[in-house]
Amino acid sequence: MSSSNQKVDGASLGVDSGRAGWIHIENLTKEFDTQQGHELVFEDLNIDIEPGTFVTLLGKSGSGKSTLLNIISGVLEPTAGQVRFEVEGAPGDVTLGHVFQSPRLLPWNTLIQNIEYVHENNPEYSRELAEDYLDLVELTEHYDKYPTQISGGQKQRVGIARALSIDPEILLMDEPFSALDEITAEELRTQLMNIWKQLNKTVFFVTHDMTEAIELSDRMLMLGDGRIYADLEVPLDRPRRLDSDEFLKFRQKALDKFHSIED
Ligand SMILES: Nc1ncnc2c1ncn2[C@@H]1O[C@H](COP(=O)(O)OP(=O)(O)OP(=O)(O)O)[C@@H](O)[C@H]1O
Repeated sequence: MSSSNQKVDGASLGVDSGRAGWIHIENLTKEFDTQQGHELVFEDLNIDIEPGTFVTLLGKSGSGKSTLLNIISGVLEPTAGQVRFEVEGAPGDVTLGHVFQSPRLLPWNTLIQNIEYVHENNPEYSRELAEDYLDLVELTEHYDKYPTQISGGQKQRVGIARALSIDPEILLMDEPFSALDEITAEELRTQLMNIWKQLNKTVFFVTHDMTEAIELSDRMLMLGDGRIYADLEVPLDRPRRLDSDEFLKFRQKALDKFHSIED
């Protein structure tokens, strides 16, 4: 897979508004009621995420990353506080795109049909628009294949294309590359960076992989002990070389921070 894409850029994607969204997390608290009583996951989180930024959320297992993502996406209700969105540049409702760990493609549909499926209530949606998004993730040769005929990395690219095809101002990504082998995951990270540079999107990306977080993000949030205990800007130019001195030095600093709270 090459890392550049000449055929489609943000400006030529017919449905792409070029707008990004704010995420305002305000006084957010979540507790679950369990048989053992109330379990507090986090308390009074306050985070503002600027339009067009790439933010990663890190935390140890059980720290509440999925819970926070699920509240942002509206799947879970908070116990207190709220998440507000704002669209940059023009008023209107925000659209959220989701990329999951597993792309959840419909096996009886071709790749094009998997994109068209999410637009079935829009009579103006055309095959050409769906093709644009498969072109964006470099699946031009594979429009009419079925999910069983493509690799795991290609399936996840369809998942990304499908999420982008609804023209979201905010893209929520839940460990999207963690089930892939490292070489494929690295290809997809490079491709995601290229797409993110072409399209103006706010990305909120959950990962447990520090190297991935530093490679991709502008800002890293670390969740643990019921709070955001670290909020680090990544001070590295892009593209980032994982073996550069600056990268390795910053990684060590971030790892020290990551391990600075008790389990
Ligand atoms: N529906 C639920 N009912 C009760 N407790 C829950 C529920 N969902 C999550 N929890 C608890 O909330 C805490 C945070 O879970 P969450 O899945 O958000 O963590 P995580 O950081 O995403 O973990 P991982 O990295 O392992 O996926 C855990 O202690 C978990 O047991």
